[in-house]
Amino acid sequence: MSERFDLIVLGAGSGGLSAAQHAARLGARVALFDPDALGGTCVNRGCVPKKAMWYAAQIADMHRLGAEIGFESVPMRLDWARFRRLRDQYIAGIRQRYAMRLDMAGIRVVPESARVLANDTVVSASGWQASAPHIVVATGARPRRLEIPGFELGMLSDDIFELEAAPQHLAVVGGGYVAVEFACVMHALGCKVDLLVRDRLLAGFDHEVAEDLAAKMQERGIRLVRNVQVRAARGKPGSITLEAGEDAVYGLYDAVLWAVGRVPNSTGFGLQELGVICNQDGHVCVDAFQNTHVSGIYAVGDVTDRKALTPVAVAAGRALSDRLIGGHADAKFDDSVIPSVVFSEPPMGAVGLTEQEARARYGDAISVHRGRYTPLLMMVAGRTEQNVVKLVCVGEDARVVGIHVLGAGSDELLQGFAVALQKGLYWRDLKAAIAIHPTAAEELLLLH
Ligand SMILES: Cc1cc2nc3c(=O)[nH]c(=O)nc-3n(C[C@H](O)[C@H](O)[C@H](O)COP(=O)(O)OP(=O)(O)OC[C@H]3O[C@@H](n4cnc5c(N)ncnc54)[C@H](O)[C@@H]3O)c2cc1C
Ligand SMILES: NC(=O)c1ccc[n+]([C@@H]2O[C@H](COP(=O)([O-])OP(=O)(O)OC[C@H]3O[C@@H](n4cnc5c(N)ncnc54)[C@H](O)[C@@H]3O)[C@@H](O)[C@H]2O)c1
Repeated sequence: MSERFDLIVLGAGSGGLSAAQHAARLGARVALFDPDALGGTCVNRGCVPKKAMWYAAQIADMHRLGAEIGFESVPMRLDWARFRRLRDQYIAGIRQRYAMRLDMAGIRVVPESARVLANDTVVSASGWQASAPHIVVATGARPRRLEIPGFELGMLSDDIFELEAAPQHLAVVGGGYVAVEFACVMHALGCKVDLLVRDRLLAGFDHEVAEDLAAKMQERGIRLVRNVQVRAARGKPGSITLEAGEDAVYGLYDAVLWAVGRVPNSTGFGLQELGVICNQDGHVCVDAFQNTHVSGIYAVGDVTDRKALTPVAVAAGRALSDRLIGGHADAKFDDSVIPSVVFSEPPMGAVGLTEQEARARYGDAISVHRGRYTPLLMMVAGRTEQNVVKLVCVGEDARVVGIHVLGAGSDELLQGFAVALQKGLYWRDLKAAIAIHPTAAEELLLLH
């Protein structure tokens, strides 16, 4: 016998929580399965602890700048254990609030993994069965492991949050979001960092702006090594070398972070047996409405091939519940404009098309407007470091199709511009707007 619900959700991360809570708000009886901590990757092993570390890194950097503009200070050392305790307390609080809200919403939380038996039935690890007309798969992704000797000597992004102290010399392998963010954060917190990149750094971003970020990271002291295919790690924990190519050896490192992408959690719990189709990377294939190939089974978040970002998972979960429970037959979320920020040092943000994408799509009809400026505080400190703003426009009337920003403040300033771009923004609108002075954001209004 199985207990009946209106909606069953596998995974209590960003996407699963969003689908479950919205469905409950709309009156559905919901069962939510997850063997791990509420909040999934973002809260426990992703955005939240990472952002806390990024703030610590910002403070360390500001402290160095403070000394340059006249603050009398002694070198400031982070009490890593205290910081970690405060960060983890904050995260425990988020989990507690989630538990309370789920309870108040009447959602049945089952702290076990689930296996899908049929398109309306799941069973928990301990054998409890639940059924519903709709099953939402929101099982996320995990860090990719490489089949190379000595891989186990290094850490994955999940492990970096468990560090008891900053390593002295860290190698980061990879060139995506996770690699760049941790290379910058750990460097600002006092580690010597080598970043070993196989392909292009931040390949999905505007090439010119990503190269500017690469230059800034190197100016700050991160050693960036390109075209490296690591084929083995040797040594023992705390004393590791990396072998690459024919005969190159890098190290000695006391820690290595593998940041070589993520793998969707789509196998081992019954999906393939029912006919759910995945692409060659293992992502569950869904249409614009999050339908899989099997009726009654849907997928949202990192387990699909949509952009692996928390707000995307949240928007997909909410739209799906609007459709399945709220009765809005055509509810889907608009993924045409997705802003994102790399929490590097300095941060880099983008919304819309890169110059390369716009050129491929619109050819010579595009125009590019870029500006470089030294922020006021840097000028006062006598630094020459420049921030970058870049607009990619299309057509005679210069409709803005891409905005790219690099420099302090980029993380916060982009959101409003992203809304404007989504609604339809022209370069003339920016030129006609009254700036807020002196800010980093005004630089986007002052481009010639
Ligand atoms: C280091 C790092 C930093 C990041 N920083 C950012 C950021 O700054 N901004 C941003 O937007 N995004 C960021 N992301 C990406 C973001 O965390 C993910 O896009 C988001 O968490 C995806 O949510 P999800 O619900 O799809 O999956 P997850 O949050 O991964 O949740 C999936 C859940 O499913 C559970 N599960 C798995 N299998 C089963 C099963 N069979 N039965 C039941 N439950 C199961 C898992 O235990 C897990 O809790 C970051 C990611 C990482 C790794
Ligand atoms: N600030 C944010 O919003 C944020 C932060 C972290 C992660 N994320 C999300 O999580 C996703 C995953 O991030 P990620 O950095 O793990 O993946 P990614 O896909 O961004 O980057 C993976 C990197 O690993 C490299 N790589 C892959 N296989 C390799 C190999 N065998 N050897 C050497 N290098 C290899 C790739 O060339 C790439 O540079 C991101 O795409 C992003 O959507 C977002």
